[in-house]
Amino acid sequence: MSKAIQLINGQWQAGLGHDVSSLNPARNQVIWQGKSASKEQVDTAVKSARAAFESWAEMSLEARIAIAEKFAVLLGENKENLAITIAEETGKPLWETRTEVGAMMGKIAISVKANNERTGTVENPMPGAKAMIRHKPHGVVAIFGPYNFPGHLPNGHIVPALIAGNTVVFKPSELTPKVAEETLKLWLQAGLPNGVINLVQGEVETGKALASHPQIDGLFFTGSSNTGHLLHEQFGGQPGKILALEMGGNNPLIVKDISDVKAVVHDIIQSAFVTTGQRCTCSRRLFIEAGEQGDAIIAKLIEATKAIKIGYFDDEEQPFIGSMISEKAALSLVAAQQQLLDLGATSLVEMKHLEVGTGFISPGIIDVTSINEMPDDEHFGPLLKVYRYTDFDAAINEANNTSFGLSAGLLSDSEDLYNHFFRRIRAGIVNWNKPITGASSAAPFGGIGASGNHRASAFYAADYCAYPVASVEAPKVSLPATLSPGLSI
Ligand SMILES: NC(=O)C1=CN([C@@H]2O[C@H](COP(=O)(O)OP(=O)(O)OC[C@H]3O[C@@H](n4cnc5c(N)ncnc54)[C@H](O)[C@@H]3O)[C@@H](O)[C@H]2O)C=CC1
Ligand SMILES: O=C(O)CCC(=O)N[C@@H](CCC(=O)O)C(=O)O
Repeated sequence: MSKAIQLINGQWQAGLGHDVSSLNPARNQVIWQGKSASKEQVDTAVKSARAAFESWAEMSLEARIAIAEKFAVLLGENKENLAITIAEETGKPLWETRTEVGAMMGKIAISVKANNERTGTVENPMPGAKAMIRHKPHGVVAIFGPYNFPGHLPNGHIVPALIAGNTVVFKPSELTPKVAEETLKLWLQAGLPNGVINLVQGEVETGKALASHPQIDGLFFTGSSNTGHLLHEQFGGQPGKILALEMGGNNPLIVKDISDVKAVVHDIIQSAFVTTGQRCTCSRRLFIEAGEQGDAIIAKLIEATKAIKIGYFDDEEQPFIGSMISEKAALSLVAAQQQLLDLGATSLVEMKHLEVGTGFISPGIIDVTSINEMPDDEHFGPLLKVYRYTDFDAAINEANNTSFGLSAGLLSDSEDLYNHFFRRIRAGIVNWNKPITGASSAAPFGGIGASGNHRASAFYAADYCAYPVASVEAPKVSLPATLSPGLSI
């Protein structure tokens, strides 16, 4: 009997599709397996969410929040277990996955605040009536998550969606199913009624069955730009459905006129290599001025990059980074490095796949200044492309020369330069003298261009979880003091 890995209408059941499994990518060990959800099971999950919708939406906001708050308490009680599961399944070190569970816990209070501030109830008096603004949930929403933050990022859609009164069918990344299973067990323990959240596990075909289901009212997606574009095409001609896309980036970081080389190198490393480069906000392109100061920054960056500690998630002396999500991902990064070398780039620190059968890879830095036709690809791993520039405006133009627009940053002691940079750069997250990773849940989070579809998440997730309803309301029907011309009643 296959393991019960699908959650449909509050019941754990075995999948009726094909075999699926999850690997610990650092030790190449299977840590979870079962069978994917069949198309029929996806259909039943959507119908269960539909059946649960009315009573969930009609429950008071306070009652829904109480369940979310109980979930936050349970996350706290199970913090270490969940942090270990995330670390095992992704390869990320424990120091980081503990932070991820912390962010999941913090999401509840922030989502309650956002729900109130952005989609709350407003009453405006008017003669003989009142003008009301309220918000209603969409209905059944499909939620798709990526593997890099398998707890925090789906949670960033799930928590606001549930608080707003939607019911959910969640399709996690096929690379991180175990984290999803453990998280949903906590939601059930928190008292979520049957059918309010459903989990369908599987690969692309499970995703397609869910995304194309006629009875979903919306889809909230965090993942790659390619998949996001496919979903956008698929949703074409359905203006009645809400689609929120959080996608990748090809994020620039420019350095100019700084006094503290070590601090600059710290912020570059934190921007480019944290999570083994697997954050959508990671800096992929680094602009360093030609000349002595730039040379000194590059020299220190090379030295510090070579010294980065890489290791297992549970090493007693914690590494800065762990394995990538899979050997396949690591090999694709090495291939991308080779492609750039073939185009004429120069390696400054060679990125190397460290151990056959695992996702271990060392960070790489590559000077691409001499490449004329640069591919505008997101390299989702620890590969940093360096551009040496002579003119600041030309560097900003090149930074904007991408279809993406997620995050961007300037490291500079000059506020005037920052003001200039801020005006000209095109991105949804723009930082000054801080790493461009590590975005706050208390701010909007989203990008422009190929990075998103103008439905920012994090604090603004409330906006796509509910639709506004404007009402003019009076306690009884009354004749106006003055009738419109031409009327006699
Ligand atoms: N902007 C943001 O907030 C963030 C964006 N990302 C991006 O996510 C990517 C890494 O995550 P991945 O898991 O590789 O993304 P992915 O796009 O491969 O997968 C995301 C989800 O979509 C599903 N899926 C894939 N193809 C599908 C299809 N044709 N139809 C329906 N569902 C499908 C997957 O099974 C998974 O659940 C990177 O590009 C990264 O930049 C990651 C984190 C945050
Ligand atoms: O969604 C939120 O609450 C804030 C966004 C966030 O946590 N971003 C993180 C990770 C996103 C990623 O890069 O995958 C970050 O900016 O580092």
